[in-house]
Amino acid sequence: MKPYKVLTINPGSTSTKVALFQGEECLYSQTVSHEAKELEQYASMSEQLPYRRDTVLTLLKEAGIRLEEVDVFVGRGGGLIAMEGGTYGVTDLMLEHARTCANGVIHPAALGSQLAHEFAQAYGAKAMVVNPPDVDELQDLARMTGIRGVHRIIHLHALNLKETAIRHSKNVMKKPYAECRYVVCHIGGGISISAHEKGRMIDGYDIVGGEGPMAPTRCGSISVANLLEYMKMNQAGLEDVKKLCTRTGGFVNHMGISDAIELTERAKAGDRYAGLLWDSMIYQIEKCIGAMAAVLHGQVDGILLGGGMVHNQDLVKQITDACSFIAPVTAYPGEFEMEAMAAGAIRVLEGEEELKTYTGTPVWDGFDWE
Ligand SMILES: Nc1ncnc2c1ncn2[C@@H]1O[C@H](COP(=O)(O)OP(=O)(O)OP(=O)(O)O)[C@@H](O)[C@H]1O
Ligand SMILES: CCCC(=O)O
Repeated sequence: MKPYKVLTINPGSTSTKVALFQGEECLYSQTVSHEAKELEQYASMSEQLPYRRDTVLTLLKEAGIRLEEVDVFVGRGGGLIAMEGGTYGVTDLMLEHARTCANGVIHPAALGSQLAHEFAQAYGAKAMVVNPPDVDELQDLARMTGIRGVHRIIHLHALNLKETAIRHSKNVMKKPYAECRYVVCHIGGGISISAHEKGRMIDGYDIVGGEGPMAPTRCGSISVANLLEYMKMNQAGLEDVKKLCTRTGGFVNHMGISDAIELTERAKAGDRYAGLLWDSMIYQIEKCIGAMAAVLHGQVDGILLGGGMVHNQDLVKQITDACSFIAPVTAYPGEFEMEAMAAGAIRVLEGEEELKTYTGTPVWDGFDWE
């Protein structure tokens, strides 16, 4: 079978990652860092597009990569209306929604589909996105809240969570993902905890909306009473609260840093505040894992840990000590996001999975009695 060439593009807040794959083999991988000042000059996310495209293009040309040979350009999607997991073709509707961040979440991931499209147009190839953060496969039980007409929504690291689950199923369980039940966690700058059953992510936390454990840059779940009191005492408005949920909460709020390495060094040097903050974040992760295990009625094949902080042995040990009564804990430090994008496209090219079409209508739109 022809080993397809796939170029993957992952735009982040401070960097753009690019990688070229031939089949599963990574031929080239590079991260371009962007100075905050460089990005600040753009009034909207979409205005960054030419700058990001040209930076990547220059880099690829310098590396002698022949883009004419690429079969598919894959971008990390974002800004989209809630959709099922899978690999999607980039369409005009998807581009329109990505440009306007139609789901209301302003995140550079929304540039992924636009970059993939521009490259695909220029080099006569296909453009796709794989498992964007907008994937919503919640079971109905997970959607209800105690306020009529207010439904739970979800945003998490779907790309890495699903790839971790797919790889663990293939390499460890020797069964398809669709036959396994997992609690899968991404423990990085943001922390996503999710329950997977029969190949679907049936519950998890809205980490853009302030749910789940605290994280290096995110406040995580706090009570409504705590929040109202905080807003009153600090004269904080809606924008301040939104920032606490994604940028200024967690370690940043307590210590002014988001780096777990520095936090744990401070703790080791005897800073009890830093030590308790670290342990409390891990404690909150463990509680969320327990909740997701209950969602799966305790029938869990594995607890899978991915993300940058999983490089930390103490974090893995604490979670293993607390949660291995549920199921074996396996650590996958770092992330498989670039590999996940390539693998998603290749599954489609090789006919293992169907290419999905983005409809732009939410995958779920209220209960039928509403
Ligand atoms: N070797 C390491 N040991 C301990 N912590 C680490 C190590 N490497 C990275 N981290 C921590 O992981 C966190 C970043 O994780 P990661 O790289 O997954 O985040 P990100 O890609 O910036 O954001 P996100 O994961 O939310 O997309 C930082 O707090 C960093 O200090
Ligand atoms: C929701 C996953 C992307 C992010 O918020 O970091």
